[in-house]
Amino acid sequence: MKFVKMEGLGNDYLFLNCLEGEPPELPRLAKTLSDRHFGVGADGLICVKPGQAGDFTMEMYNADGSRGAMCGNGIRCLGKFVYDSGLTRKCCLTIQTDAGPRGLELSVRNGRVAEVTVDMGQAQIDEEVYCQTAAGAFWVTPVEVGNPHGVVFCPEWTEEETARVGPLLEHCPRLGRRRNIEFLTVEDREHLTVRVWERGSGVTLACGTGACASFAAARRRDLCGPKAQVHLPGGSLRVEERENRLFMTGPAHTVFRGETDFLWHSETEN
Ligand SMILES: N[C@H](CCC[C@H](N)C(=O)O)C(=O)O
Repeated sequence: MKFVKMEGLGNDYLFLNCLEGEPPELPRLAKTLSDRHFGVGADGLICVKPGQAGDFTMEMYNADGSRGAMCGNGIRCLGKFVYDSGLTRKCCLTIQTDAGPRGLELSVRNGRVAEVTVDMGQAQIDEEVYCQTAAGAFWVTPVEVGNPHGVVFCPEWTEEETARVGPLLEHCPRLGRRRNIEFLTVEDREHLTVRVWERGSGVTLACGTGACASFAAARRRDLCGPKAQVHLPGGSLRVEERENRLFMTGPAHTVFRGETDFLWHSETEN
């Protein structure tokens, strides 16, 4: 089975061309191949399928095999995947996701996609929730950008704290459902710094939907302007609000093309 390893700001995914069929047990395949020791290693798996209501369909799985409704870094990589592999020559695409259609604008340089702008739609922001955890109490702003997020405003935040507090807030019953958790430091009106604990993948170097959720939460408090750079450990994204819709722009890279003759181990082996 052929795959393409791609990444957006170090948030890395395995891409399968499923335009003419798909392997069985995708959740289990995602979990197995995402493992960084026993598999290829990735934050998850993305299947490119034919578009019913759009040019293509994105079916995304986190590293634990759970389904993700939308993936900001992943959809930018999908735009690059389909253009660079000649599956389309269009630079404006509509991609069907579990969260609905998303518009992509591809920036092409030397015949390859260098950068992608995604119409992320409108963010839904709810009232802050007070979450008490074993690591302390936090005010969390629930934000929906096609998938669920919880944004925590903090003066500064470390990777260690992300790994310690993120899973506790992910499962905080007061947040209603498992959420991706962002720890947001507002540097100024044009610069946000974000660390992410991703539902289903853990600490990642970047999260496109999380960057947009953080931007939306900062906008709601008028802590940033209509355009901002969101700085994540893996790099920066540009997020802009136009007519109440969010637009995210950032890079996408192809790391390598591979093939796996992965056969299911018998249940007795693991
Ligand atoms: N873990 C997320 C999906 C991936 C989101 C992230 N990688 C992005 O770039 O938006 C979820 O289960 O909702």
